[in-house]
This record gives sequence, C-alpha cells and structure tokens, in this order.
Amino acid sequence: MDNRNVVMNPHDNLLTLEEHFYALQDVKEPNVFRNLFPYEEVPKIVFNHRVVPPNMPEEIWITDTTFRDGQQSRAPYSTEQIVTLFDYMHRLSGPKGIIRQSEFFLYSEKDRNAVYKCMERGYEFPEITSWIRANKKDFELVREMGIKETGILVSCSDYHIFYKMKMTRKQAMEHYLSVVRECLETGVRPRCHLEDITRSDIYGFVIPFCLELQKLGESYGIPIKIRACDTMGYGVNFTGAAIPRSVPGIIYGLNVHAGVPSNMIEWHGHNDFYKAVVNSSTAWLYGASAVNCSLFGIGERTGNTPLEAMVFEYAQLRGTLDGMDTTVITEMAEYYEKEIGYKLPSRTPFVGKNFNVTRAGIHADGLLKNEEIYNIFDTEKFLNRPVMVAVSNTSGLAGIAHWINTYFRLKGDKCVTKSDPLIHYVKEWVDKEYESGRVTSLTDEELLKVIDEGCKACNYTIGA
Ligand SMILES: CC(C)C(=O)C(=O)O
Repeated sequence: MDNRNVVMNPHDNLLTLEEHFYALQDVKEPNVFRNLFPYEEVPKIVFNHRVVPPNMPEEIWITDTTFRDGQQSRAPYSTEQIVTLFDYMHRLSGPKGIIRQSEFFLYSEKDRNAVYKCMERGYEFPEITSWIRANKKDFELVREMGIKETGILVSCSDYHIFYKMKMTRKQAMEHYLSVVRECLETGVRPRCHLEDITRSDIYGFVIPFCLELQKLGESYGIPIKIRACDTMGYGVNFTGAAIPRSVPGIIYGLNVHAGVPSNMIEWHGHNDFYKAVVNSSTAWLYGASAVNCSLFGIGERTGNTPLEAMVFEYAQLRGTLDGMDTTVITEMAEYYEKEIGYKLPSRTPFVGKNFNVTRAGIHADGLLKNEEIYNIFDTEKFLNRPVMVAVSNTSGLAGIAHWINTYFRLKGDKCVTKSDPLIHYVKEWVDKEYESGRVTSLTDEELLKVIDEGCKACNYTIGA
C-alpha cells in the first residue's frame, strides 16, 4: 500500500484514497438488489456500460475443489478413491503445477486420514489446503498437520449477513476480521471465501472488507487470499454489465480498488445459468490468477466449473498446455465410471461417451475424407479418444467404414473403404434393423457380430 495516495480524515489518521472512498456502508436494511433479483421473476442482467480493461495476469493456474465442494454434493469418496484421484490430478498438473492446489475437509478421522495418505505422496503439486470450521482449535489442527493454507467462510451478501447470520454489516466484518486474525496468529495462511459475491454490495461491503483484510495480512506479513465465490452462478461476462453480476467488474474492484494482487485473487464459479466456464475464463482475463474447479463439474446443485474444461481453456488462452498430460482426463473419466460408479452424461465435452461421435451420414462422409472436418482437435492425441462415427439408420456406407477403421485402429492402406463388399454386407443388415422398426442405436457388440459374419461371407480379412 506504500505507493498509494493518502488523505487525512477528521481524526488526523492517514487513510489511503481507497479507504477514504470505500468506507463500510453499515446500512440498516439489507440491500438485496431487487432490481436484479426480483425472486418471483427470472433474474435480470443490467448494463451500466462501464467497460473494464482486460488484464490477464502473467501467470494463471487452476485450483481444485473436487474433495470439498465436489464431495459436498455427493456420497463421500473412500480414502482409496481420494488418493487415486489425487495421483491423477498430480499427473495432469504437469511440472509447472498448473493444477496448483486442492482443498480437503478435515472434519472427521476419515477426512484427515485421506489427507495424510495424500501428503505421503510427497507431491509439490497440487498443494494440499484445508477447509475447516473457523475456530482456534481447527486452525491449530491445520498447523499441526503441516498444512499452510486454509479456507475460511466470509459470506459477503446481505442475504447471508442479514438473513442467515442475523448481523449488521459492521458486526459481520468485525466477526470475520477476528476469525482471520486468529488464523494469522497460528501462522496459517487464510483464504477468505467471499460467499455470494455476485449478490453483494461491492463498494459498500466487499471492497472496504478486503481493504481491512489487506491491512491485517500486511501486519502479520502473511498475504491473504480472496476467493470470489459466485455461489448461485449469477455472474455474467458481458461487456458493460453492472456489478455485482459483472465478473470483470468484481475482479477489477478487488484488484484496483481493494489492492488485492492478482496472485491472491481466485474465482469460484457455479453453473446454474450455464456460465461456470466462461465466467472462470473471464476472471482470468480480467485479473484473477486462479480459478477454482471440480472434476467433471461435480459440485453443489448444477455443479462447479469443470476442471477439465479449464485445462483446455488454459491451453487455448496460453497457446500451450505447459506440460499438462491431458490423456489423464480420459483415465479419470474411466475411473469414475468403473470404480466410482458415476456415469458421465454422454454429451459432456471432452469426457462423455459421445463427445466426439458423429451420427449423421453426411458428416461421416466428411470424416472419412479428413477427420479434421468434424473433430474439434486431435482427440486421439490429447484424450486418447479417436473421433468416432456411431452407426445408425443415417450413417450410410461411409459411416460404417469409419466405424470399422476407428474401432480396429486401421491406418493408411489398411483402411476399409465404402466400396468394400464387407461394408455393403453390414449396411444391408443395418438397414433391415431400422426397417423393422428399431429406434435405438446399435451397440458395439451387435456390430462386431455382423462384421464377423460379413468377413466370413465376403471372404474378407480386416486390416490385411
Ligand atoms: C460455501 C462457499 C465457500 C462456496 O463454496 C460457494 O460460495 O460456492
């Protein structure tokens, strides 16, 4: 704060300009932004046409909440599952630690056991951080376990302050600061989760509070992280949208007005309005170094920002994967399906069964000529998932040929073509299936059986 302008207040205290302008507004009645959130109507997006300059930090990264927000919304993982997923996460993270941190509950013996087992791995990345009840005993526990950072809940909208906590803004702020001070006393780095920031009074509460946090952190020589939580998924990325819904506006306010450096700002999104991914990328683009995600987006209600999505957003924004091994994403998806029993919706980007499957015959024909025409990128290279054509009534000869080439991994002159008699044999069988009233798609087993019959009937050897 040394380089900021200062002004005198009437009591002769030195105040930064920010403190002078952004004093806490201790309102008597909660500000619930009824113009934006009428409750009995669909929420509104309002524009004030203030344009925030993009400001992507030099370094950006991903943090993980699979074992916290992720676990909050489903049956708990077993210790073995947590350790296996943590191993996968470490491999995905790469040498630069793009998956930088992962947060864990410490409530039960079982939670703590999982943490110890993950710690035994000795990985630098992801760093293990915690999520605890905000009291002295738990801060001591964090320190004793050798964890350097913990999350602390500091809900910031009047919905939470007035309705849930039954406090005034001043009382809430004083309470939060005392809890954060206790954490600092134990030498643990606090990460303040500003719950419900997209319904909060940014200038009347969030910025004054963050200015106080900055001062507190400075006095203990421990930087305090600010996690901006879009708890209900109300954030929007549109240029000129008004706060508190504007993601650029929130990040700008934290960065410029509250003086929180980019490497101390983290965005935590939810997907209630389908905006978790774009809002997280927007947070990066406007000055947050970290985005907090959970694997496959599994989290409260509609979920969090999917971690795998942000891996590919990272690569697109930075032009490099920076050493992340993205094929691990496919291994994790298989692990969820086989070992955890969680079936990913088939159209889920990057991991669903059908994410790179095309069904229409006309598309299949294009794919057969050149797979780039209908595949987002080399999905075989990055995800170990060759582009597929499902066989159905609309696949045509080209679709069947493509299915066989992909399934049997045939390359170059080993490939079957749509003029081969085997393809005509299979097509005849497919057509009959649908003519007789079938509406479901064909399974791999059915196709393999008819291909086998076709090879015998046509005296044909695949790949010969
Ligand atoms: C409970 C808080 C920290 C949270 O996860 C959220 O706001 O989404």
